[in-house]
Amino acid sequence: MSVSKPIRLALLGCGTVGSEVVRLLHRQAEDLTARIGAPLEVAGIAVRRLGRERGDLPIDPGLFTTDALGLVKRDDVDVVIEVVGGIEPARTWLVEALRAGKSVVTANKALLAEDGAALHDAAAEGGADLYYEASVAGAIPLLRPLRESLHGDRVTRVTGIVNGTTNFILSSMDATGAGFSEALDEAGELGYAEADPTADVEGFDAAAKAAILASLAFHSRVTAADVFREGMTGVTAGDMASAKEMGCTIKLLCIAERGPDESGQESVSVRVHPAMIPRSHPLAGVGDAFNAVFIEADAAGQLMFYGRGAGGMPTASAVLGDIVAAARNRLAGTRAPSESNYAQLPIRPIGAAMTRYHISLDVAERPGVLAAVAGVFAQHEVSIATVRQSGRAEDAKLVIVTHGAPDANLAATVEDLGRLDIVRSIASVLRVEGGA
Ligand SMILES: NC(=O)c1ccc[n+]([C@@H]2O[C@H](COP(=O)([O-])OP(=O)(O)OC[C@H]3O[C@@H](n4cnc5c(N)ncnc54)[C@H](O)[C@@H]3O)[C@@H](O)[C@H]2O)c1
Ligand SMILES: N[C@@H](CCO)C(=O)O
Ligand code: NA
Repeated sequence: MSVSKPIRLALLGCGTVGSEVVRLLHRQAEDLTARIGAPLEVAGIAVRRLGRERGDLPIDPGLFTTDALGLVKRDDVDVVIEVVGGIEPARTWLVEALRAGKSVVTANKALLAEDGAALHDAAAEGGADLYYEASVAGAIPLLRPLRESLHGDRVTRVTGIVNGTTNFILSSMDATGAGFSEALDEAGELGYAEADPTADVEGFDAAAKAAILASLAFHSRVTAADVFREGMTGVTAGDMASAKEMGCTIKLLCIAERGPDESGQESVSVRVHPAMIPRSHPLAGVGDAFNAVFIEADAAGQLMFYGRGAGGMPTASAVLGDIVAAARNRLAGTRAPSESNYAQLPIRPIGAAMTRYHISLDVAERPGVLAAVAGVFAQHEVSIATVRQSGRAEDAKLVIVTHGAPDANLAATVEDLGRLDIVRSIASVLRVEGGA
């Protein structure tokens, strides 16, 4: 076997993911050399603070530096791996690297969703590789299939669970009735949560991933700002109990679809929100911090991707795969496929998305209540699928599940229901997916 000179790596960040990248590089060194045809060599590791105890890492401590930009600019660096996160200074480092023709591997979904254009443009300018498999659904090979394998097909819908932390919390709430904050603390300890877990529970992380998936699936630039986002902090134990009564559970879903809008114009709708799904739905069985993504395409039909979407080691697996790809390309003098954004489809607002609602109302129990409530649905052209009444007098409750309707009509229905004097309170409103 002939082995070329080493491919030199700059690692930016040595936290949950970064430290596992170091361990994997060490553990797999021989196999990686054989697979690539050249050894991988760490040129430096940028950290926020020197002197932190990192004795357990199999790496020369002299490689640590606090000067990330200086490391990126070094002539002896071929591949820059960014596992710090956030918009700045990560964007400055990566644009600098790409413009200089260095390959970039990043797990930074926040940056890709906020300003992926800056990175893709810099990659095109520098003729450099930009890989980001770890940014969506951790270890699951998902972006490469979208970026390469499915390029001969027409993808119409991507649906999935793409945030491990919130899936861990919702699965715990469903299985054991665990409290929200208790489950969130555990997700943090297991290395699933973002540095600021608000990004997870408020749906920002899933929305960033939805934007990346939609961009790749529909050959259009979709940013985080284009994604309708609703987090899961409002999901209560009562909602979960209500879902269980109906043979359902609640998941935080990401849904990206393409299709004609009201005027027939092909457009894209991307949303992230909690939804009730039947227990028979394949996504209902996705527990713990696992992720799962369905892709529907004209010729391929339905594809499902499942695996560990969060955690240091699974994420490092995706980072390593990208490093190998970038290193091979450098040796072969070639590049990965660049961004494909020719379609430039307009974004359809949430109001135009067809959704279904599960609405739970506390009502006064007297004659005419059902007729008054049904009247509001009819007024907004929303068809009711099922109605259940429980309790009596002060405890009377109506649970209504609708058929599909434009989300704007459903939202207006809820608003008008709140104005009825026989409705004492709207106990919960959840979207429903998958035929519940
Ligand atoms: N943890 C996961 O499961 C997971 C999965 C997929 C993607 N990601 C993404 O990977 C990236 C890293 O996530 P993480 O979980 O390892 O986070 P982390 O907070 O554990 O690690 C980030 C590290 O970057 C360091 N850092 C901050 N500013 C720096 C600077 N200026 N220079 C050098 N180092 C600096 C921090 O000290 C920290 O050690 C993020 O973009 C995250 O969204 C994480
Ligand atoms: N915080 C993210 C990490 C993986 O991207 C999650 O929980 O899914
Ligand atoms: Na992935």
